[in-house]
Amino acid sequence: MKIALLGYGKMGQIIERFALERGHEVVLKINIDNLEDLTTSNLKKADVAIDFSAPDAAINNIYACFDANVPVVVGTTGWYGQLQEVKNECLTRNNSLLYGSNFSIGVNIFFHMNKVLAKLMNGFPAYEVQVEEIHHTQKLDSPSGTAMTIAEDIIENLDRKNEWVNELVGTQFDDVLKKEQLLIESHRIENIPGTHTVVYSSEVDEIEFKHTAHNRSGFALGAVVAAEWLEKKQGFYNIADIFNFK
Ligand SMILES: NC(=O)C1=CN([C@@H]2O[C@H](COP(=O)(O)OP(=O)(O)OC[C@H]3O[C@@H](n4cnc5c(N)ncnc54)[C@H](OP(=O)(O)O)[C@@H]3O)[C@@H](O)[C@H]2O)C=CC1
Ligand SMILES: O=C(O)C1=N[C@H](C(=O)O)C[C@H](O)C1
Repeated sequence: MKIALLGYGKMGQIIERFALERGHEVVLKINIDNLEDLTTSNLKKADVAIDFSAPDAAINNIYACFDANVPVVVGTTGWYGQLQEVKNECLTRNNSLLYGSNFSIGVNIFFHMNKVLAKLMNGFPAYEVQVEEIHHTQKLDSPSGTAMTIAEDIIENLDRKNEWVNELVGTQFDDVLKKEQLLIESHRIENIPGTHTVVYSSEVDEIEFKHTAHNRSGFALGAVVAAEWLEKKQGFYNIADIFNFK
């Protein structure tokens, strides 16, 4: 498979390593300093594109792939406010896109179990729930895309919560939480690849459900596997469509 890498930073470089190991070829690498190479004719040389760029770059990169009719896997987070618009465009134009806030197997197992746990906790109203995420200090978006997925899955399954709010620890936070609001607490600490915890806490005890990424390899391998899965498909997909846990 010929791959275009849109974004060649921390993730793009590890994705390249896994892609080569799995017998693929990287035919295009786009970064901030060669954006002029992001042309339809260059993209058409690829069977699939993988975008791990920046929140304010993802939409433009996605539409460039649609123009070239190249399937695109999007790992970049921080653009989900425009998800519906991108989905409509993808389906209207018969393009292919797969996105995911987290491509690691471990986190996708975590996503599934988080929904099961949230449903169970409907029967235990004494527990308050909170989501915490910790990432490296270069991270541009807050909360993390993964924390947003976790929070939205809790809201869908736990009747006593109906919206999330985010506190980036170390910045001003004056909100008084309403009982139906779910707090996502974001921490930025040097060199942390990504840690997510759901905490259910009562007066008498606490349940912690936690995923810790030891490095970025799980995200990168997952992105290459997602590209292999998407290559010959048409439509708008989420990483959950690959795992399809019941
Ligand atoms: N879904 C998942 O599993 C995961 C998602 N991510 C997400 O992936 C994204 C990238 O993460 P990461 O690699 O750590 O970030 P980096 O900052 O290390 O890399 C991003 C790269 O994209 C480049 N870039 C900036 N603008 C553009 C553009 N318009 N077109 C192409 N490239 C561009 C940057 O260039 P320059 O350095 O010159 O600014 C940089 O090299 C983030 O949104 C992050 O949240 C990360 C890990 C896992
Ligand atoms: O920016 C990162 O590094 C990561 N971003 C993703 C997110 O926002 O959830 C996934 C992972 O946690 C690493």
